[in-house]
Amino acid sequence: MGLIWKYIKRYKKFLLLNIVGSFGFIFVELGLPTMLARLINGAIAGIDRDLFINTILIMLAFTVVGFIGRGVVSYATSQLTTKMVAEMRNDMYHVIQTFSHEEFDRLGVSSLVTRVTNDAFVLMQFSQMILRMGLTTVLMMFSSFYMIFQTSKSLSAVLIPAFPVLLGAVLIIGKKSRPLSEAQQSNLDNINLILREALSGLRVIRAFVREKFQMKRFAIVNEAYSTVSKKLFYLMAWTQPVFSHVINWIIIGIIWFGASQLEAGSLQIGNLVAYIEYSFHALFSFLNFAIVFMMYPRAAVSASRIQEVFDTESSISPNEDGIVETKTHGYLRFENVSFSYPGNHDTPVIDNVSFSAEPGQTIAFIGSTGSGKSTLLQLIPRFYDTTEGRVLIDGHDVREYNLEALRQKIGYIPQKSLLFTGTIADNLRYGKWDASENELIDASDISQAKDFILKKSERFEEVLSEGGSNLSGGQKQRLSIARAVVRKPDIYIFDDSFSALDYATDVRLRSRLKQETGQSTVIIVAQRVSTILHADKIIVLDEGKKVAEGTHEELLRTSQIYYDIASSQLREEELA
Ligand SMILES: Nc1ncnc2c1ncn2[C@@H]1O[C@H](COP(=O)(O)OP(=O)(O)OP(=O)(O)O)[C@@H](O)[C@H]1O
Repeated sequence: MGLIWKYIKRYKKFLLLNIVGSFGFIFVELGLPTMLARLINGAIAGIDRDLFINTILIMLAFTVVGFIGRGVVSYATSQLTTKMVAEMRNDMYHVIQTFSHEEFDRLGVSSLVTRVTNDAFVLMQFSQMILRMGLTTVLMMFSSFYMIFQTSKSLSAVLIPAFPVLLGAVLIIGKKSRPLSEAQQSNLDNINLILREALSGLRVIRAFVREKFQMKRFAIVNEAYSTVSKKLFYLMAWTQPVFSHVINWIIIGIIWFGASQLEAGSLQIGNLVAYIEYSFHALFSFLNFAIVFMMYPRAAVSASRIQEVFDTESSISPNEDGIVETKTHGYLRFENVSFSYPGNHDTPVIDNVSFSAEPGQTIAFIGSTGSGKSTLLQLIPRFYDTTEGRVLIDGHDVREYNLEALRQKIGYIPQKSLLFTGTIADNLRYGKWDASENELIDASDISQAKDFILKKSERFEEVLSEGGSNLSGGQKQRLSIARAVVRKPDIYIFDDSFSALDYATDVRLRSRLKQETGQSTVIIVAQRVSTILHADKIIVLDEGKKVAEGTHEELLRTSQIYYDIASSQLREEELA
């Protein structure tokens, strides 16, 4: 619960308000029975009119103070818990943003979503319970015990033995509910995972008529969640009636023994009434304490899942004090680079690759699918770090750079175009947040996106739906190219980013890009040989190894793999 306390203590003002309100409330709740006893023993029994009116007035004042105390507790609690969870979510978002792909692979995107949404919500509910009931409950319990002993020690012999029994029951329930809570949260992760997959892959599911299969997958994880939840809720649901039942038995016992003491004249009727009130308070405070205690394992599970996010250090350090400025711009070198994905150290995906590129040059990578082309590109902006060897930009190892400054040098166009909810202009400004309208027009003109943007009714202010789903594949690709162009980076990385374009657009776009990227370094991965034909250098990858390097003409003569790829795509005369 250190996590909750860490956040709660940031709001000392509201915490103090909560404590003051709780004290006020307790004072009133226990003051009222005392006044009641005075009323019954003195005012009603002795028909003392003045005492009667005074006591009634004091009781009214107590009621008002109690009402204000409750109000203050509720206000402070709502303020504190909502602010605390909002801040916790922001902090988690901030930490998650620093994760490298390795941490995303390990924790899982769906699980991260559940942690930020549901787990944080569980902590908010639990903190509300603690702040609303926790303090008042403990204060009430101790104060009630004090009043109980003050009023009648002999009657307490009936009450006290019940507490160890109740406490034992609470501990057993708490122990049983922890594994159920853990299973419940991990089943919720699974629901999220299946749902995300099903919704994002809706078209494929429909095209292959796999709705029933997906429905079954969903039903299985949903059933697993509800089975565990049922067990947990049964456990919780039985607690309250059983406790209330035990409490009623105790009260009946108190009345039984109290009546005989009344008869013997050793107890006054008003004191017996107050005693029963105090006992109710003590027992129900204990019941509330039990409820908070039983919620604890669930909250502890959520807290540990959130804490795991905070404790996860990104394997890619942001290196805030790293290099920001360089003398040159766009020099790229791979020195004996090898890379294996985390957990797969025996099988390098990139195996001892070296090459260099200079400003103004276009370097292209080609190779069969799975040969490691995209992986190699991801080492440049440090989505992953090399396992062996170095990647150098402008003479410095990429790990020496301030991560933000390093990525500012790069315009990355991913294989799968990714756009965000918002306008076209918003999306382009991901490349350069303060880009002027003219810069956006220029970039979209170069990337051959201007024409279709201008045909939209709102032009650059046209709103894109989630993932840009209201655009065609080629339009999305052109926008993601424009987003990189607007940045005017030192190094462009095109990861098979022309695949969705028709031949004519591809040619126009590359010719405009050639003018634009004049002094930048361009790294291209392409499946189409025609896209990389004029590259200054083409590197052929095979199973992560560099097997050939040269111009198109040179490779046609020296590399069988390249010749095979080229001959499957080009006409005879182009191969000559
Ligand atoms: N996140 C990952 N974790 C583990 N292995 C991965 C991961 N991403 C890719 N791989 C593996 O690395 C190898 C190279 O993949 P990569 O995507 O770099 O190939 P590629 O040459 O770009 O292929 P394509 O032309 O099909 O895009 C493949 O065997 C792939 O299964």
